[in-house]
Amino acid sequence: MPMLKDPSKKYNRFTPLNLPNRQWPSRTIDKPPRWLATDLRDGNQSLVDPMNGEEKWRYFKMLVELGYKEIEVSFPSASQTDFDFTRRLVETPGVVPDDVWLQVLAPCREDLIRRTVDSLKGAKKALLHIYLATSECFRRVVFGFTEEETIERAVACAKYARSITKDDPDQAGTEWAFEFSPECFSDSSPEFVIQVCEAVKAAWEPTVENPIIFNLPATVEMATPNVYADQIEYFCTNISEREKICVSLHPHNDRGCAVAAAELAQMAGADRVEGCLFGNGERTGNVDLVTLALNLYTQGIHPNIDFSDLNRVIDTVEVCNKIPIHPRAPYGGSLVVCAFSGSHQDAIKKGFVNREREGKAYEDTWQMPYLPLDPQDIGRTYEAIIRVNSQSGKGGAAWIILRKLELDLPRGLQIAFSKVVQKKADELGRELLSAEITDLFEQTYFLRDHPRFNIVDYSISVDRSTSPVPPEPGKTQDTKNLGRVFKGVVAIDGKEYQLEGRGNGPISSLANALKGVGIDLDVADYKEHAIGGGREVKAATYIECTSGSAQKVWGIGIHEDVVQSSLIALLGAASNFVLSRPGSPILSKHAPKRSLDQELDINGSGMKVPSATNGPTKSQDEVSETVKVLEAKANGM
Ligand SMILES: CC(=O)SCCNC(=O)CCNC(=O)[C@H](O)C(C)(C)COP(=O)(O)OP(=O)(O)OC[C@H]1O[C@@H](n2cnc3c(N)ncnc32)[C@H](O)[C@@H]1OP(=O)(O)O
Ligand SMILES: CC(C)C(=O)C(=O)O
Ligand SMILES: [Mg+2]
Repeated sequence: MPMLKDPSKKYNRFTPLNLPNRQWPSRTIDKPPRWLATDLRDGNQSLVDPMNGEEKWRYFKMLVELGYKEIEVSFPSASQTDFDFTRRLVETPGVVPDDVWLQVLAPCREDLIRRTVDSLKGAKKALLHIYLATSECFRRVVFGFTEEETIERAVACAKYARSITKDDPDQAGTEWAFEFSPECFSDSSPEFVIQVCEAVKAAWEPTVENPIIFNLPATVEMATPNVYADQIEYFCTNISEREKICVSLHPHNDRGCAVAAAELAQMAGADRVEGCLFGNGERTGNVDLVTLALNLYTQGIHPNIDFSDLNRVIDTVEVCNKIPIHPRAPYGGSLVVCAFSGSHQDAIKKGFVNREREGKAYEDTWQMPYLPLDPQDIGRTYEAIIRVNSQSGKGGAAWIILRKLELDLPRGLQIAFSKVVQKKADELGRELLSAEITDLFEQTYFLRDHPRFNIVDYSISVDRSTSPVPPEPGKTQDTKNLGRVFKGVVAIDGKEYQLEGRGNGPISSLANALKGVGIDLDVADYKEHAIGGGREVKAATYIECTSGSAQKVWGIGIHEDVVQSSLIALLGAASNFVLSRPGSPILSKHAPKRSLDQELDINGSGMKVPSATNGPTKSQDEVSETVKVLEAKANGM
């Protein structure tokens, strides 16, 4: 096994800034920054296969639709593709809205700046961005520059840029803005960065109306985010003419803290953030603009970017970048608004039920266990939230049944059905799709397949024999408290039988009718609710029955008529009662359905045999009794 080597000599610790009077820790973010989307430049330069013109075109249009007003569209001196794409944007009427700035990047080299400016000729709003590294490492290793030489180069390029843009009469039709990035800002001496930026500012001569942008990149993220915030606060408080400056952030994500760095640095005084959607960009990426925007949104601050159809954004980003969005990416990942685990599902389900009970509307305060954002706000459906596998409890499957079938299962039925779901998920060793769960439910409770016991025809009448006193002559009898008589035809495994029973109400009279044929069930739990509304309204009835053996079974009835729905539920319970005995082909959709006689004829000999381990079960006895009674009736005995 290789051992991780001692890093103490090889790697230097970052040096935190001594900023005893720092203000940012007690500030909050209360407005969105100016956003700059650099997907088409920093994002694009990091791709295995950079975008072609068509892909850039599609991406650009999406950024505009989302609401970005500053878009870094290219590095025009790098390739003909980038140059041509920039020209196409400038030359195609209507594609760049009047309030959108086209930003382009060039290094501090006059020939490349010239080409870059040429690419934007005729643009309405053009933002020229140049960069030069200020860190000791880059000056020494890459350029061989002293500090003075760095300042000289930066100033020369700013002056040159000025001469061919805002000072050039030929460019009068274009509103020019200017951005300078001291590359590797976060690894540079803060005092030196101020020196360079003061010199560049003097060369460009910004105004309050048209400020210069100083973009302060963590080109490589090398320290904790608080250090970046300190560096930004230092810059903001030490640069002169702050009102003529827009302080911009450009965090990379090498240590995985780019979002935190961007947020703390806004608290430290920055005005603008550069990044890419879903954090694409060099190495571990630029700061993720989706996360930053939706972090604001979940604090009640509109980011001025519209992510209400995030799936569409994901589609475009994935196609153009040719990189999938990670399933756990904040907000956008396919799994981030899903809960598989039982206790999470339970809490979310309760959260939604509470919300409904309290009559909360879509726009009312959001407070939901485990869900910081209402999935609907980014175009996700509630169905996607709860997904069921072997880690799930009763709440998950119940939620899916509620959303898909509008059935609000009683707690006992949730527990019973959850066992069925658990077994199936364990058997398959994978997630059950919501369609599979509803199928399983419909099979288990005979909502699509016919139950063993089926009502064909029936009447419920008042049982006048239960009246303690006969009605007074000439007066109508109050039948409210009298018993009921069930008379009807019940098909058992397709064969029709006449049944009759008496009881306190329709359910108990049918239960007694069933008792007459050997099915002895007591109703232990009953719940009903309406499904739908208006003329389409139906009743859903849930009945839990016990038998003398304490075996519990559920039946469900759905019908326009509430009485019939409860009778169907009771017969469903009777069917499950028969099926639930050991050895029955319970829940197996494709298993051949056996007749009641076959239920008894387990060994095919025509003789009832006791179960090998438990002896004869109550249900076997009762089925036996049922068949005896039915056969006697059929034989006219
Ligand atoms: C942190 C960032 O994201 S910075 C942006 C990086 N993006 C890109 O580089 C994408 C586009 N780049 C390119 O197409 C090319 O690198 C070009 C056109 C800029 C330059 O190409 P080439 O002239 O062939 O140079 P090459 O790429 O080999 O090396 C870079 C050169 O630029 C120099 N350079 C690097 N940064 C800068 C800068 N900010 N200003 C001026 N020169 C710079 C290097 O020192 C090196 O110079 P050298 O050739 O004298 O040693
Ligand atoms: C060009 C600059 C702004 C850059 O991309 C970086 O430093 O990361
Ligand atoms: Mg960058």
